[in-house]
Amino acid sequence: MNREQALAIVKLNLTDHRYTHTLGVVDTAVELADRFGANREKVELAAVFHDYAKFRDKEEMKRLVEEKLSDKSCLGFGDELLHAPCGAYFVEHEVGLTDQEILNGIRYHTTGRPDMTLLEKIVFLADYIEPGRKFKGVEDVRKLAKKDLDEAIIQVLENTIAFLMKRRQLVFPDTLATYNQLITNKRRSDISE
Ligand SMILES: Nc1ncnc2c1ncn2[C@@H]1O[C@H](COP(=O)(O)OP(=O)(O)O)[C@@H](O)[C@H]1O
Repeated sequence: MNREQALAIVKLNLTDHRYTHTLGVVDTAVELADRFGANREKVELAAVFHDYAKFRDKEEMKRLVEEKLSDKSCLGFGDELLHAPCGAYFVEHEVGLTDQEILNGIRYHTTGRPDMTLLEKIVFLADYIEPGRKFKGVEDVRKLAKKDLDEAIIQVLENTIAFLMKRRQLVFPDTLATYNQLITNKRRSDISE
């Protein structure tokens, strides 16, 4: 499947605003793929489909997680997390993409996870820094993304966790685990330098 075919499918499932966001994520993700040496075609498809399930019925998605997904950990952390794992499922079963690397890029784009692959990191970061994003701190992350992928992701995680905590919202445990892992790796590499 090429970019145009994928975009045509996605467009039918999104609002204009979300579709514009998606185009921003695709451009940003491809740029990051070239910068950090990831597979351009796979990154591009994961970016195109990352929000495929954004507007699906929440109750339908909860049922899907309960009945079909082996990982049920997103239940109980707010409805906003559902679209990522459910999106991966729908993209596999409705669109027919079976590449697990691409599906994992969709699955983990909101929360991150420890041991993210390069593709997963790129989609996660591109979702945060695409040109349509205006939130406080995004410019600092864009600068970090020019040179160090992990540093940029640590900053996204710090911002997101602080944002959620300020509002007394739940923080998905794997997001904290991702932060802890990247900080630990960074300390190790600082010591060995
Ligand atoms: N790691 C997380 N743990 C818990 N909730 C989260 C996490 N990340 C995001 N959320 C919740 O999901 C909402 C939407 O997140 P996201 O899909 O990244 O945003 P957007 O709709 O801007 O693409 C956030 O506003 C927040 O309420």
